[in-house]
Amino acid sequence: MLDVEQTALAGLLILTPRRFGDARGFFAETWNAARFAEATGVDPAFVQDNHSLSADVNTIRGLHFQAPPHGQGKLVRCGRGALWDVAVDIRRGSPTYGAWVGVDLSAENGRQLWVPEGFAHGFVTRAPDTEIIYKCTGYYAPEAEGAVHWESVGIDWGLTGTPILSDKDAEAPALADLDSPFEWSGA
Ligand SMILES: Cc1cn([C@H]2C[C@H](O)[C@@H](COP(=O)(O)OP(=O)(O)O[C@H]3O[C@H](C)C(=O)[C@H](O)[C@H]3O)O2)c(=O)[nH]c1=O
Repeated sequence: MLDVEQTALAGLLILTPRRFGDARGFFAETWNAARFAEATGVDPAFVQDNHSLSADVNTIRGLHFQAPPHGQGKLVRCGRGALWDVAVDIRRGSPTYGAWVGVDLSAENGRQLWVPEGFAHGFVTRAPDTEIIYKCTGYYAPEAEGAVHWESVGIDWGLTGTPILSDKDAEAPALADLDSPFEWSGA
């Protein structure tokens, strides 16, 4: 019912809920706390759902995080269109600090990315009118927001044109200048 795929970064997981197809289309449980905990060993307490629409291809949102105690674990999926979702390990002391993983999420593939606290998160759209939907374990806390510049991590975003960014993201600090508020737990 819920396929789980490990990634190169400890704790970062790719999930694929089962889809029940029939002549009408499909049905899928996109969140089930008991199944998630059983399949991953993680039991996140989500408090906020987010939903954004990006009209154009090559729109980049990120790389963002919220500092503790307002850190957010995120369960991310694509409700319409397609995107390439990226998470960067910013846990000080982590053996994979600064490393990143990118995953294709689309309305068609139904895949999800579990991004624990301690990662900067962002995405680039691969289709027009792409909608991202994600559950968060922490409330929005603008005073705790942090960002890493999208070009400072060595990520190949696969852009097919000029990226579309917010001013905030265009002016984000480089990873090399980040004093990360996250500490690796050793797990
Ligand atoms: C994140 C957030 C934003 N807002 C308001 C604040 C702004 O007036 C407006 C747009 O916010 P922002 O430009 O930060 O939206 P994104 O660039 O999509 O930010 C998100 O992008 C990446 C992909 C993330 O993982 C984060 O969840 C989040 O940082 O929504 C809220 O009211 N609540 C919220 O939780």
